[in-house]
Amino acid sequence: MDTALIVGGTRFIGRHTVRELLDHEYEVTIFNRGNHENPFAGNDRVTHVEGDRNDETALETAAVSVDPDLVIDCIAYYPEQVRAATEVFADARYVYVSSGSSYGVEHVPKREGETPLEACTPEQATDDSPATYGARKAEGDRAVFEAAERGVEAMAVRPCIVYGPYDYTERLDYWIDRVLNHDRVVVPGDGQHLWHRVYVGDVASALRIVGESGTAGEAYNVGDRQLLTLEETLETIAEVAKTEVEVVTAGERELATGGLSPDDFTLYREYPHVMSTAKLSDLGWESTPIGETMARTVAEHEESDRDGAEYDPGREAEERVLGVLDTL
Ligand SMILES: NC(=O)C1=CN([C@@H]2O[C@H](COP(=O)(O)OP(=O)(O)OC[C@H]3O[C@@H](n4cnc5c(N)ncnc54)[C@H](OP(=O)(O)O)[C@@H]3O)[C@@H](O)[C@H]2O)C=CC1
Ligand SMILES: C[C@H]1O[C@H](OP(=O)(O)OP(=O)(O)OC[C@H]2O[C@@H](n3cnc4c(=O)[nH]c(N)nc43)[C@H](O)[C@@H]2O)[C@@H](O)[C@@H](O)C1=O
Repeated sequence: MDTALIVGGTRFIGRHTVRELLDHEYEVTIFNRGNHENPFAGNDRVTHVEGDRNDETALETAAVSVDPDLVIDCIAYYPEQVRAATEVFADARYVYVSSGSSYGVEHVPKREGETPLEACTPEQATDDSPATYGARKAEGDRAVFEAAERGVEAMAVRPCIVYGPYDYTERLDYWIDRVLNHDRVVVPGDGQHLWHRVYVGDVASALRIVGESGTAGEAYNVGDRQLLTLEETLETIAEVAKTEVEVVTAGERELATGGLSPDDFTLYREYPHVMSTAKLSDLGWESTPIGETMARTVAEHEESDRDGAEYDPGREAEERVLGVLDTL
């Protein structure tokens, strides 16, 4: 049986990746600080090693004691972390969880090896603000490419917006909550905007497949095969929840009547963000049908206490907009 070590593993992407690896007969070790509940406590095929990934000695101790065949690094936000991990785990196959944010140019679609990545200055590489997130993730990609040149079997996977059970970002939860609790829901713009998303289970399978058969020094995008516009997203949520929703689109001027702007809404992006997944598909990866992923996501949302309230632009403001639109 192969052994896999996951840096992270208890929250969302890592949690689903542990499940994916267990389903494919791996012996799994999760390496984290122990600040979050371990959903695999009691599972004798999952070992927990406590440590901070910024403590290189702790990472080295884990590398020696586990001697993993495969390492999946879920929690690298700084290029230095990727450099350290590719040295410590130089004998393993190593997969870095990168991001679609690595891309620095708005091509449609964004393609690996073709669409330019964000640049990253030394100052940005150690900056801790969200503004440099994409630059830091891109520099992590370059650390993977450099490690591969030294002979390390290192790869990167770039997910777009990830959704599904246990999504602590709660972005899709906001829209699910709106559809489940209101008959009429305001969507910014004309409802046709595209921001590529990916089901978390398909990110997990991508990480395993790239770990098993990806080429060292390569990056692989991962995204749902079928993209939904924001309007279609709400309609699909309603369909799987067996309810009805009236999607009311509101442009900038209409939103302004409620003191709102399009950017007040989560998962709205004016320019399309689409990633090609052809390279990953060539490795045999497949995307789960959207009806199934949304049904699983909505079912788990209903069991959870997540409501995406932090993204709520205010129902009162939304109702003012609906009122104004009714008079037109
Ligand atoms: N959500 C999205 O839409 C997207 C996410 N990504 C990437 O996905 C990754 C996040 O995945 P996520 O779902 O959080 O993964 P996990 O499910 O692995 O959860 C995060 C894990 O990391 C552990 N952790 C956090 N800090 C440290 C540390 N310093 N040392 C050791 N362990 C640590 C946490 O446990 P503990 O706190 O106990 O240590 C937890 O187990 C990031 O790399 C992000 O860039 C990329 C594109 C899209
Ligand atoms: C525009 C852009 O948008 C998307 O990019 P993404 O990767 O999903 O970015 P995100 O904001 O979702 O970050 C992912 C997680 O990561 C945490 N997070 C970030 N920065 C640090 C950070 O520095 N430290 C910690 N601890 N957490 C952080 C952050 O809180 C969140 O939980 C893709 O569509 C993508 O394709 C795209 O193009």
